[in-house]
Amino acid sequence: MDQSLTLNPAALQFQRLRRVLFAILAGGSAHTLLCWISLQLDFFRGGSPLFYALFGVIWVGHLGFILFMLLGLNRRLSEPSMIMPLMVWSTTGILLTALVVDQVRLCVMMIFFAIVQMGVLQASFRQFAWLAGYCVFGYAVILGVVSGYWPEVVDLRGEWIQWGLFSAMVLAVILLASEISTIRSQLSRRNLQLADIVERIHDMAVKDEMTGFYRRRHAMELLAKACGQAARGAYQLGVVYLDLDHFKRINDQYGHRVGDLVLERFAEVSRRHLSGQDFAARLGGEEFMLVLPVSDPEEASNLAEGILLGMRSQRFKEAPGLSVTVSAGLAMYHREETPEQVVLRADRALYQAKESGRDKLVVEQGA
Ligand SMILES: Nc1nc2c(ncn2[C@@H]2O[C@H](COP(=O)(O)OP(=O)(O)OP(=O)(O)O)[C@@H](O)[C@H]2O)c(=O)[nH]1
Repeated sequence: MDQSLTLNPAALQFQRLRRVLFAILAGGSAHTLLCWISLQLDFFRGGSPLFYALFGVIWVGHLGFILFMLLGLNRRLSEPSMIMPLMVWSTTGILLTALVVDQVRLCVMMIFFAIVQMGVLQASFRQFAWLAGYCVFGYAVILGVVSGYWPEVVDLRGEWIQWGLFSAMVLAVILLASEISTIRSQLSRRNLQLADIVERIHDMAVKDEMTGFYRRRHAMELLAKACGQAARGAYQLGVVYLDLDHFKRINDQYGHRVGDLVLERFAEVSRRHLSGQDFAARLGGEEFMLVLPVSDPEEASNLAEGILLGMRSQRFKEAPGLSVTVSAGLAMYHREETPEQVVLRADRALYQAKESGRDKLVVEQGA
């Protein structure tokens, strides 16, 4: 799975930094070592002064990339992995040294394949093609410069044959790299689709389709967590049990379709009153539960009253004469009770609301 889909931003940044560090330390060191050996063998035209000046510049550039990432400045870029600038910079580094190591020029240019491998999981075909063109063209320019300024040190025919072979290998490697890159993009797309499907399946498992509220089982799990928080003193917890009044009569009189519309409208009205950590659940046909982390019982009863009031004023164009009321029972969670017990107390309060004429909220007093 494309890890950028699953990692948090800090972990993703750490992973990018690790990749760049590895590429620079491994690739940069191999390049430096190869040229240092050339220097020892007297293959490095310009000798030690040029070697130290050139690698000083190259390593300042490398460390600049690392510092840029350590400071997190790459996050502001459209491509935070900075793979293309890094590959262009590294290619420039080998082109510069290829200018001064006549006997091992091809060896130095071969480092380009390690550079390409660095971007194989990230760069596109267009980027690879651009980089390959830059490298092959740069190599040709170097041969032109060397044969112009130091004709005595080059076997021109041999150098161009090597250049031709190198170019053919670059073409093959670039095609392969872009193929891998295409497969990676397809995998990323599939993973996105898969993540979307998993999310939808999860939603279907825990949420009621009609109202979008949680189903009973998941709601009870969330309630248990909320009770734990309330027991630790994070907040007071109000549990409201609600039931639409005479819902059977609505179905009988206006039909099930209107009954469904009433349920949807109830969800809509409730949602307007819920905020923050509040959540709602559909426990059964026309039975609902609200779980309300609040600072005092009054806040919970005001919220429930608001929903009752909101439902009372609803009108339905599909059933012009219809007026819907809701009964509710509120119980505040006590530290020593279980989630089931507080729900039971809210249910008892609801029963009292029904018994005493409906369309009202009854607040359950005491445990
Ligand atoms: N339209 C519709 N009706 C449903 C749905 N789920 C349950 N019902 C109906 O809801 C009605 C519930 O009726 P009762 O439990 O008798 O309650 P009531 O008529 O609301 O009476 P009180 O609760 O005492 O006010 C039943 O007729 C169920 O068929 C649903 O998803 N859509």
